[in-house]
Amino acid sequence: MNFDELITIRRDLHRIPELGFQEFKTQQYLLQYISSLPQERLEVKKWKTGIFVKINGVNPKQMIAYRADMDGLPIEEETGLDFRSEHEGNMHACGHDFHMTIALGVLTYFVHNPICDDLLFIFQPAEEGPGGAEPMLQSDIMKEWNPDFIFALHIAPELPVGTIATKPGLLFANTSELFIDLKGKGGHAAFPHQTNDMVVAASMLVTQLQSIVSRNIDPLDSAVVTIGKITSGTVQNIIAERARLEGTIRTLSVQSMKKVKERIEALVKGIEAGYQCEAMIDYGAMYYQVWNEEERTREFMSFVEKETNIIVKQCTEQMTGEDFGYMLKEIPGFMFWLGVDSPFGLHHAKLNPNENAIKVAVDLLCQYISWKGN
Ligand SMILES: CC(=O)N[C@@H](CCC[C@H](N)C(=O)O)C(=O)O
Repeated sequence: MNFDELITIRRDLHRIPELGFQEFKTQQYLLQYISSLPQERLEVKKWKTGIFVKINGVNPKQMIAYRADMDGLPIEEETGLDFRSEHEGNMHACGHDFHMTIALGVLTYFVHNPICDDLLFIFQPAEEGPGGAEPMLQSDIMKEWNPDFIFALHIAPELPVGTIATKPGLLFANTSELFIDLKGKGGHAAFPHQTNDMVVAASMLVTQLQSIVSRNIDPLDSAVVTIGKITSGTVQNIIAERARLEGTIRTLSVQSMKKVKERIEALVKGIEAGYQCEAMIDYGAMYYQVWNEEERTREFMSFVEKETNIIVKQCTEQMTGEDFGYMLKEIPGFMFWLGVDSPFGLHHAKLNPNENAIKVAVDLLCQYISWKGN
């Protein structure tokens, strides 16, 4: 497979971003490509909108798994690229088009150059939510194939092409989504005393939530409470009966997640009492931290340093979340950042990763897997 073909694939995938568990076109596209490869060593199984692809090794002693996530985000793309999203309101703004393309490039290489060990490629839906890794891990297919070792990458816009970064131990935070619905009493804007205004209650709650990290969490144990979306009201002269806050919680430790949630619940109770309203909290999808197994991570970092021209950096942990953490909880392995050099970061409408990073990643992974699996 040549690099131009991979670029075409990446652009095709970039045009059709789909949200979690709706990756129908994406799945179809991947299946079509995989069916064009020589089939002798391949076993392909669909799982919801995801796919498992096994390449049978020549003399297997273990199974090495590689995971790529598939879903896009509900963001209106603003890159102005020729191959920008054709799905209005959705965009591959977290690099999953890169992740899938790289997986296809590596898969293609090993179909033509089989190694001793079995390889398992996992195309996983719904990483951005509600989370595909945990149910995929519990699937009969995963239980049957039961890989011995697993790894994955994530694009890093802030790193130059030709650079990767990772670390042994904690890499990504524990996360929980957060949805809070408030219900008060609406009415005419001119008669506020006859209402319980949920715009005011929601605004107060957003402000109070900011005190959790600054006042309830040990400063040496980081946490984040972000409200990314507020919806409320209908027109400018009606007092809103309802408001909805949508956000996310991130913590480095499992204990702090519990603490943050206790504080949110206490503050929400206070808002209910103070603004005479009803509140409902829903924590949505929760992701377990990404914990890189120490030995394999160090071995990988030293392999990259000694055997390739790629610069490998030891990074610090980040407050990003990844449901790949569930896979790493059960199967030893690691995740690393791949430099893609974009001035706009992850989840930005102008994210435009440098496509040269695809070749860097495919070459690296082919080299590393050949070394591990022979
Ligand atoms: C790498 C990355 O950006 N991952 C997402 C995962 C989102 C998890 C969930 N939907 C949440 O918002 O908590 C991230 O936002 O870190």
